[in-house]
Amino acid sequence: MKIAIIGAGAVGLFLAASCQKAGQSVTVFTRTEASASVINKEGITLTGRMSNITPVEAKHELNENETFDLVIVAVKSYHVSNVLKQFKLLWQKGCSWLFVQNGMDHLEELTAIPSSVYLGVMEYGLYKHDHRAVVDVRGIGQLKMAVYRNKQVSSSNKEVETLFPFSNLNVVWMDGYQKMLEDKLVVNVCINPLTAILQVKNGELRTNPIYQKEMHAYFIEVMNVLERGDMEQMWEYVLSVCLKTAANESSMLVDLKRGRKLELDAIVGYVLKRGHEKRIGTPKLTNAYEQLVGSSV
Ligand SMILES: NC(=O)C1=CN([C@@H]2O[C@H](COP(=O)(O)OP(=O)(O)OC[C@H]3O[C@@H](n4cnc5c(N)ncnc54)[C@H](OP(=O)(O)O)[C@@H]3O)[C@@H](O)[C@H]2O)C=CC1
Ligand SMILES: CC(C)(CO)C(=O)C(=O)O
Repeated sequence: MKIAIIGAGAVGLFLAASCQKAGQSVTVFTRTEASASVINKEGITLTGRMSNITPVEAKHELNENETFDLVIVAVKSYHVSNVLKQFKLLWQKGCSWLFVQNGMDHLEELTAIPSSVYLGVMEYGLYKHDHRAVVDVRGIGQLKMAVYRNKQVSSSNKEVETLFPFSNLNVVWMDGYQKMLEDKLVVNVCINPLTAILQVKNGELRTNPIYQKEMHAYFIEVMNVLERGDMEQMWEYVLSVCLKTAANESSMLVDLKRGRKLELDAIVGYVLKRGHEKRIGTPKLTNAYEQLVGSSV
């Protein structure tokens, strides 16, 4: 199976190494020539909870005649729109697409793709070292997957599963994408902005009672806006992700430290917008948004 992975960040490199190790033919598309050359020279190194070096092909540009069975888009949500334009050549070639972004903002962009589209949520804690193709696997959770739109003859999950070479990851197929993404949104609203504001690892939100109380206040607001009743179950879920990714710095904290744009609109901004439409107050999240928006480039 030929797989294109767009984005050589923490998630893209991790998935590229995992697919290549599972015996697939992987090409990683990078934003710069320099990143492609590092991967071609050094391969992808996983450290921490997984440890291996995998040779993977990387390119900076798509060749007109190339085609793939599966295209995995592993860029930040605010880059999805650009990537879709840049890789439009692949739209009509019948490739299946998998998007693994946090947040809910990118969904509208996906309606234009004429072939099958799948969504994934990563509950792994992954940290990419700057300027190197090295990813520290700091937390192992699940990779949840769901069908967004299926153009295959059958949409049975069993058949769809065979499309994805992730036998070495903990993949769980979900019945619907909406709840899957919303559940992850709750997790990211609780973990990402607070770890960025406090500059702490995910695990500290669980072990420090003062931080946990603050996180619970964020949790109540997002659950109210999403009109979710499964409070106990979801709070357990949030705490379980804090535990599984305890040693990780959230992607928002990493971006903040590196002076990169934060995925603030896709995560907190989305909840503020829904809250505003429904006239449901979100004072804590509004305050978090305002604190962080100033630090976002
Ligand atoms: N890291 C984690 O632990 C987790 C992350 N996620 C989510 O996964 C998604 C990806 O996150 P993550 O891997 O951490 O992000 P990173 O910022 O580490 O990686 C994104 C990569 O995409 C590249 N990119 C941007 N635009 C293009 C383009 N047009 N063509 C090719 N490459 C491009 C960037 O290049 P450049 O660096 O050159 O700008 C960067 O290397 C996010 O939505 C995140 O929220 C979900 C769960 C866990
Ligand atoms: C799962 C978690 C919270 C891991 O840090 C994440 O999604 C992120 O950092 O964006």
